[in-house]
Amino acid sequence: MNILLLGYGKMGKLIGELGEQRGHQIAAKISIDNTQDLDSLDPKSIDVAIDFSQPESAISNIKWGLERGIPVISGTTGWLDRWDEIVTSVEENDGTFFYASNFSIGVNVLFKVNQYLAKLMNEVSDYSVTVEEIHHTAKLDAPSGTAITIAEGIIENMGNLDSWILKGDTPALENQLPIISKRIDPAPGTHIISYQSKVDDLVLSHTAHSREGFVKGAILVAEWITDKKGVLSMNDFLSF
Ligand SMILES: NC(=O)C1=CN([C@@H]2O[C@H](COP(=O)(O)OP(=O)(O)OC[C@H]3O[C@@H](n4cnc5c(N)ncnc54)[C@H](OP(=O)(O)O)[C@@H]3O)[C@@H](O)[C@H]2O)C=CC1
Ligand SMILES: O=C(O)C1=N[C@H](C(=O)O)C[C@H](O)C1
Repeated sequence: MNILLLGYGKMGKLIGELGEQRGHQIAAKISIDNTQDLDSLDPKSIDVAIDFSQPESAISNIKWGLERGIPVISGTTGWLDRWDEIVTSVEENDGTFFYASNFSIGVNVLFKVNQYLAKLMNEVSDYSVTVEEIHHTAKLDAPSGTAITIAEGIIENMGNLDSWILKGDTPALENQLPIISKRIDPAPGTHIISYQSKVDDLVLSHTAHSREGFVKGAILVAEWITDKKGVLSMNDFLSF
């Protein structure tokens, strides 16, 4: 496969390395310094574009691919307030778009267990719930995209919560789920869901030991997606 890397930072570089190890070619490596190189590419020669860039650049990267008939996979976080624009672009271009806030298989299992646990905890009283995420200090967005997905999985299953709040100076209201964001090097990504009562704590967590799980997940999705259409997610890929 011929892969276009939109974003060539920590993730883009590792995806390029693993992609080549698996016999794929890298059509181009686009970072903030060489976005103009996109103009010289022949879209027909690109099988898939993988976007791990930055919140401000993800939208234009994704649209660039969709408008040229290239399937686009994005793992960039922090831009989902503009999700509808991308869905419209997929529809207008009869395109293919895959998004995951986290490409690690382990985290996607955690997402499912998190939803089930929230459903059970909704039936019992006296527990308060918090989500904590720990990442390296170069991370631009907070809370992490993964923490937001976890929070949404809790909120949709717990009757007493209707939104999340990034824990800071403003205390959480009763209907708000607090998310604690910590930035500590070199943490590749830790997510902790804690239910606490006076008598006990119930904790669910996932710790990435490196970026390998995210990278492998993104490459496997790239190999899977070429004959698919529409807006797709890890639920489609894993058949969950
Ligand atoms: N879904 C998942 O599983 C995961 C998601 N992520 C997310 O992926 C994103 C990237 O993470 P990471 O690689 O660690 O970040 P980095 O900061 O290491 O890399 C981001 C890259 O994007 C480039 N970039 C900036 N603007 C543009 C643009 N207009 N077009 C193309 N590229 C651009 C930067 O270029 P330059 O180097 O020139 O500044 C840089 O190379 C983040 O949003 C992060 O949260 C990360 C890990 C896993
Ligand atoms: O920026 C990162 O590094 C990561 N970002 C994703 C997120 O925001 O959830 C996924 C992973 O945790 C690493």
